[in-house]
Amino acid sequence: MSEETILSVTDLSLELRTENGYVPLLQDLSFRMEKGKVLALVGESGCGKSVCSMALTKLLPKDLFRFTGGEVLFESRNLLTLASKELESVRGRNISYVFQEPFSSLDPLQKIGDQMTEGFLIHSMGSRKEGEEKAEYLLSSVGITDVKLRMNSYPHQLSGGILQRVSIAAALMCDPKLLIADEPTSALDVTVQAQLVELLLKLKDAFGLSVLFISHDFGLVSHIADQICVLYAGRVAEIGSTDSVIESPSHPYTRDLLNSLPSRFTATGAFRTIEGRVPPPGSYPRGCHYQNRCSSAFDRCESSKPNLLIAGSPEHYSACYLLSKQGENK
Ligand SMILES: Nc1ncnc2c1ncn2[C@@H]1O[C@H](COP(=O)(O)OP(=O)(O)OP(=O)(O)O)[C@@H](O)[C@H]1O
Repeated sequence: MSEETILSVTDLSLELRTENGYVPLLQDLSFRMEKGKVLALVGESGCGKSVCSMALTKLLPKDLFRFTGGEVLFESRNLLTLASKELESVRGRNISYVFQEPFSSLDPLQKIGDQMTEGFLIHSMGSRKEGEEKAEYLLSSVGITDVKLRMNSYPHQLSGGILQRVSIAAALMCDPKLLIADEPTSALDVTVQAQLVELLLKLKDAFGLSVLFISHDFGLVSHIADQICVLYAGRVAEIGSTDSVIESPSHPYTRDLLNSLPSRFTATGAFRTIEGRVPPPGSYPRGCHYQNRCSSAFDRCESSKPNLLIAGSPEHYSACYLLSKQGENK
């Protein structure tokens, strides 16, 4: 693991318990995150983005999910095999989360100030007074005014946009190195979304954070991510630098996602949606998971799953047999 790498995920595989037994959900996911950079996990709803993000620190319910392989190296320790005490000290302290719904991560019965200092005290980061001072500092860093008043407020007294700022401030209380933001702006209106994205970028630089940003919105991530990892039905379809993936998408799924962006409406104004739906776990096809929706699929796509192959520029990979077919035709 190089010094510049903060998180390295290799062949992460996970199954979901269903009425018919365990079925694959994540299959052989591999990606690497650089310190101080933003990696975006992109894909339609149901592709496995949230499950992947929660799997990284084993936040998933044990009675529903089981790991079947792979490793998650964070600062050279495999989080999947850490003792639960050690893992708890990583979670919330070194790696923290911001979720889509601020209401779901904040306790409705506890004042904001108390919630913010709780994790700080649990992780023995300092005294209560120091925790309160830090909470006030972070609340003002995320652009909240009347900080003392907000510290004494309950979540229901604040708007969605303010609450998401509070969640971000709370996530920074223990000086995390990695922030996992799961669709942090999608429950908010467009103006507030833009402000929060700007804020996240500022905080990333100010606090030296690495950010795993989860989104189904290619347009949004193209502004903020250094790297993009496109997931499709539990597998990595394509991964590479943002410029490379957006300017030279190699996987048909990435191309279809990009073509369905409103900014790429056709001249007639038609909206090019992708036909069909993401297959749920238990219904993944035997070969490439995208074959049923892919206009370029051929025989081989039905029989086996393509692995990631180099797609042009360095560090740009795509899991599509078209790449090897093109190679053969050269
Ligand atoms: N607790 C659960 N019980 C049953 N199925 C689940 C559970 N959590 C996730 N799944 C299934 O796993 C698949 C991946 O879900 P996940 O939430 O990770 O997708 P996602 O890409 O994050 O989608 P979204 O953008 O809608 O959040 C989906 O088919 C989902 O229905």
